[in-house]
Amino acid sequence: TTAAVAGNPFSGVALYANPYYASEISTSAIPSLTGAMATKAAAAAKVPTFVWLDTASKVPLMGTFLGNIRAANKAGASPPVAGTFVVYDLPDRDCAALASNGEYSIADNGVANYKAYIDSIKALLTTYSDVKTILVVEPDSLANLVTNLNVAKCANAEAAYKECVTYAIQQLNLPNVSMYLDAGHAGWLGWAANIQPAATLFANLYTAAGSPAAVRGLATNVANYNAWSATTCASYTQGDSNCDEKKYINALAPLLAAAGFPAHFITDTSRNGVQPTAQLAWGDWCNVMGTGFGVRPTTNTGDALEDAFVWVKPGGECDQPRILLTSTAKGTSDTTATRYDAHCGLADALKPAPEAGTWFEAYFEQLLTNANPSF
Ligand SMILES: O=[N+]([O-])c1ccc(O[C@@H]2O[C@H](CO)[C@@H](O[C@@H]3O[C@H](CO)[C@@H](O[C@@H]4O[C@H](CO)[C@@H](O)[C@H](O)[C@H]4O)[C@H](O)[C@H]3O)[C@H](O)[C@H]2O)cc1
Ligand SMILES: [Mg+2]
Repeated sequence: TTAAVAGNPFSGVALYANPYYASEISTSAIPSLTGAMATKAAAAAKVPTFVWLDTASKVPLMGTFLGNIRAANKAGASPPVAGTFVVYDLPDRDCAALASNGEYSIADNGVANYKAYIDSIKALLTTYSDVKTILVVEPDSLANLVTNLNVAKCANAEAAYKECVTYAIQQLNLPNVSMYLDAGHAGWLGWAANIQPAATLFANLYTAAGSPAAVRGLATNVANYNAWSATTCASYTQGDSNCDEKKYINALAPLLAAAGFPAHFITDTSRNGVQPTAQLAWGDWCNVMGTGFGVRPTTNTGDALEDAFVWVKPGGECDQPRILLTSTAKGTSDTTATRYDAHCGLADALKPAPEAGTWFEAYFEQLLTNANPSF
């Protein structure tokens, strides 16, 4: 075990293994696997992954899990167990993607609905004030405000995103909570043209919100595939000296500090086990072929800025939020689907991909087969 590092919320805790993800594996994967693959799948089910609160209807599940964690800790779990969740329900969510993916829309009372969603999360975190909880806040949201204000949906969502994220970090600023704002990844905000605007956006939002003590820093590479530390920069990173997540956070941290945001970081390693990836372009983000599970969650990062490597994206879930939609949404590779996202039909995307909200078994098996370290 590593010595407790002051302020690192991952020090001295064990992370909760998400039963929702484990049940997906036991019901959707293991029955179709035998021998070594079945054994590997069972092992993957035990790896702690973040629980995505991608609809308000998932919030009660957070209560169940916080109750489980309290019980484990009262039964003497040592080190004590901490919960890990993703806050992910902005109105007009994922604004640069080709299909709207959230349940809330700005035009339809979305900001008020979002605030009620945050209030319901706050109520649980207050009830379970004895349970340490780590939150990733709104994947893709602020990153889209850095690079995609040219997309009408993002421009129209800018004020709402800032209001909602500010509300979230102020309301969830609780003594048992640590928050990491999503900061895209090296291939998104690491570019010379993007990194200072990104630092300015994050720092301004953080300080304007009153520099909430519970905001520990930023989360990177969520639902993406980048190396933490590449031996050589992959060809597809050409032009971006920050070609991996270690370079990205070490370039970003001083810019944030200079603007009043002393940030630490976590990085999603759930799907970065194979380097370089088979991406044909660095911007290809949907169900990329050839990827594998990466380094298991740990605080042994070798970098004082990096609190932990974590599995935020539960590998095997198709690349779009898990919400019930009347029509198929991005993630499906069915070009006839009413809301098909071209990124999921690219040559480097595994096809046929299922529709929104379903388990992608072939993808899970790909990750399992290519896992590095192997199961
Ligand atoms: O050399 N140059 O001169 C030069 C000039 C300009 C350049 O432009 C940069 O090019 C980058 C691509 O290389 C772009 O990065 C991509 O941006 C997309 C959103 O627009 C992201 O997509 C999201 O991905 C999420 C998961 O990560 C999904 O959950 C989410 O649904 C999905 O929407 C991609 O990851 C991310 O890789 C930058 O914006 C862009 O500024 C680059 C070089
Ligand atoms: Mg996404």
